[in-house]
Amino acid sequence: MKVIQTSLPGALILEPQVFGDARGFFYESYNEAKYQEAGVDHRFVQSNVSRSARGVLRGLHYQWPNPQGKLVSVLEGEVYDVAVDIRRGSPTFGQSIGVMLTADNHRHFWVPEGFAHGFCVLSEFATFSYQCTALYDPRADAGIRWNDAALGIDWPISSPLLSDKDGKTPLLADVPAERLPVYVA
Ligand SMILES: Cc1cn([C@H]2C[C@H](O)[C@@H](COP(=O)(O)OP(=O)(O)O[C@H]3O[C@@H](C)C(=O)[C@@H](O)[C@H]3O)O2)c(=O)[nH]c1=O
Repeated sequence: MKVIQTSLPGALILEPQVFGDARGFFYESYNEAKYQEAGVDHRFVQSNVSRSARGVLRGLHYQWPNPQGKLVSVLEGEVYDVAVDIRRGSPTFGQSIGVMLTADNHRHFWVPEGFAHGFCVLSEFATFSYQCTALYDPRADAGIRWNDAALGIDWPISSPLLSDKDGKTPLLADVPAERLPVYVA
């Protein structure tokens, strides 16, 4: 497995070894020992799958309290995936990274606890798979505006299809501090 550090300490891109043969391919989508060695030393308690059409954008989402670290990948299609550090007190607060995740590059992206996360779909459809370190808690479910100018995210689409919820999310600057995750050094 190749481990690629990003500009945001803690957020990682992981490329599994892919074994191809006449039948197709095989790869380990998660291996506890290898992920621990890479620095992702967490227990995953929930797995989710979503499928979306071209132009859909889901995000930017986070949970507070009960933050979720997310190990995300794409099983069908192509997405542009984004993680934003919204941990109050973090040296990289407000900074984001974007990663292309596709069914062909098999990349996994580790989005640490306390980051907001979202993606947009660039293929006809995309099937998105992720494991979480905390259970979904609808009372703690929260979001920030996908196109908040202060975040400077260079989304590859301009007029996405959003959920009603994602059409009403606040700018990061308008979220009261106590409703943002806390940075733990
Ligand atoms: C996220 C989630 C949703 N749901 C339900 C609530 C709702 O009725 C329906 C759809 O929920 P949402 O609109 O929040 O789904 P979605 O917009 O796909 O939310 C997801 O977006 C990506 C970007 C993430 O990072 C995820 O953590 C999650 O927030 O599914 C669950 O039952 N469990 C879950 O873990």
